[in-house]
Amino acid sequence: VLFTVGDYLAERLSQIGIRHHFIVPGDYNLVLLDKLEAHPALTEIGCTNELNCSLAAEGYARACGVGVCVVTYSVGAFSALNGIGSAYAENLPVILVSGAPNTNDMDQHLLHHTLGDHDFSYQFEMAKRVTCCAVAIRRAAQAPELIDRAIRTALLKRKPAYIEVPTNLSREACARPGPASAIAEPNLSDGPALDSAVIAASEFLCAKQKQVILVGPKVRRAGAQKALLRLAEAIGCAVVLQPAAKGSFPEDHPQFAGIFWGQVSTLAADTIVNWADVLICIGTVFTDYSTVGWTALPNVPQLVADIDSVTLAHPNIYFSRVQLHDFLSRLAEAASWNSSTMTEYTRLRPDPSLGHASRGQEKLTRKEVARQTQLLLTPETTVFTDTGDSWFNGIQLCLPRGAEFEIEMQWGHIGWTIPASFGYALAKPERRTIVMVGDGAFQMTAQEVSQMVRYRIPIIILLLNNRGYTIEVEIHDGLYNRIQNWDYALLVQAFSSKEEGGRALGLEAHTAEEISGALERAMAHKDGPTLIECNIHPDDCSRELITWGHFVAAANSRVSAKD
Ligand SMILES: C/C(NCc1cnc(C)nc1N)=C(/S)[C@H](O)COP(=O)(O)OP(=O)(O)O
Ligand SMILES: [Mg+2]
Repeated sequence: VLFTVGDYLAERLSQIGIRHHFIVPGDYNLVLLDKLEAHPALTEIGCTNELNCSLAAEGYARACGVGVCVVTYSVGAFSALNGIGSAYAENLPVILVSGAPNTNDMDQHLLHHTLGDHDFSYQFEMAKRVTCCAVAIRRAAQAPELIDRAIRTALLKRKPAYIEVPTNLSREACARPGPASAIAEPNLSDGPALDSAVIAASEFLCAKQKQVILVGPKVRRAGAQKALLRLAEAIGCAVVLQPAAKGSFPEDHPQFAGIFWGQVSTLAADTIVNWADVLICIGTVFTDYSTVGWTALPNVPQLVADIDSVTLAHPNIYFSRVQLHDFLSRLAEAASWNSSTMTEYTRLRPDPSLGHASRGQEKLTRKEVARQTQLLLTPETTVFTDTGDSWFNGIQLCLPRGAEFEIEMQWGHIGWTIPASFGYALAKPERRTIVMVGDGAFQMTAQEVSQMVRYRIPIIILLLNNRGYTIEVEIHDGLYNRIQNWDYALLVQAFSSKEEGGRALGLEAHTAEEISGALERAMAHKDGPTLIECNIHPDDCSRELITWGHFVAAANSRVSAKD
């Protein structure tokens, strides 16, 4: 049997651990889809549109390190580029594969699914801008080198890559691939750089009295959670997390000192950060959102350990090609014990208020939803929180050891949780995935609930219906923040069809009693998704959101420097 370009791509994807590929078919990619489907290790997962397809691949990459979405030219790829933007912003290697016109038509004919002229280079140019490597195959013979280059670069940089496959090349003969190590081997630390970074860092820290570790979202991307734990336990200091890093350090650990988010921090994390005389920043990202409109930019000397570099404050030195995992492990051996910030934190740690239960018939509140969600959490739970007040509700949850937490704070595409949790849950079926999403966000990507029905994925969707774009209301209100209200429970039931079987459970909750009953039914519903519409008052939002929204709006409206 002929080994083809499509077979080469299928084999390489399976070699890097892909077991599901997310697709939307189109006449430019059908033969390629045949080749991928023919591979014994790959299962094709159809999506309802290419935005959801790319976001599902992004969620899949959170679960197993890499994801792939396969779409048709232009009409498909343009929507998928939004999910690729998320993968780029969130440091996730997602491979975007797009079918393309027949090479015999290029510069010759006018074709469908193009801009209507003879120039077919625009998509490749666009893809180059939002990936770390973009390749367009024009001859079968060059396919192995181009496919390997795109996949290897994506894995090394933890950024998305683009592979364009003209419709006539998928079936053309191609060499077979060599061993997987050629594209999957991680890059190593430079020996001398690692040694001197560890020596300089431990000397720098020895001169400090009050050390705090601040964990950022890139720790997880670098697979350095275990090394982080070793370093934290070698020093004995307080450990605080940025909001987008929630879940990267166990919250039942005695050294966990809360989520550091300026004045909307949890558990007085900001107090111990303000008390420190050095911040050990590990995989941190400081943006307007994570610094509450720049009001919470730390101003103590920092030791910054990034995915593959270390920067010291005094003396001001930058060490490149030092892998985070290696650096943290080696620093854990060299660092000396200094638990002064933990001693101080124990004095000022607030008692975690479990919050009082509402009485049964009381109107449902955001706090009651959060309180009852907390009761559901187990070591097997993964919580997805969407952009909106759900961020603030999610950040307040106390994660039991083993529970995971996914958030998309850098890209912030509302509705991301629906396709992303679908992709994630396919890769981790043994976990129970719970989504916290707002009504506005849900309206962006609601169709993907039908794929949760189709593939029998028991995701629990807590839809906080506060009648509109409340985050935007708090940042800057106007008529544009109002949306059409849907009958959300009824909508998801429409995704089930009589003949195919499988069904989504759609429930409404207006009181504390109704949501507790709905959650019980949701936990028991195992062969499909459950959506619970939690009706809360339009002004029932967290005080953290109001504070945060106020300062982000102020940052957005700064007059231009030259005025
Ligand atoms: C419209 C927008 N952001 C702008 C925006 C617009 N379009 C996309 C794709 N992503 C975005 N973040 C945001 S945060 C809404 O308040 C979300 O509303 P909802 O899901 O209902 O949540 P809250 O009510 O808790 O805010
Ligand atoms: Mg809302």
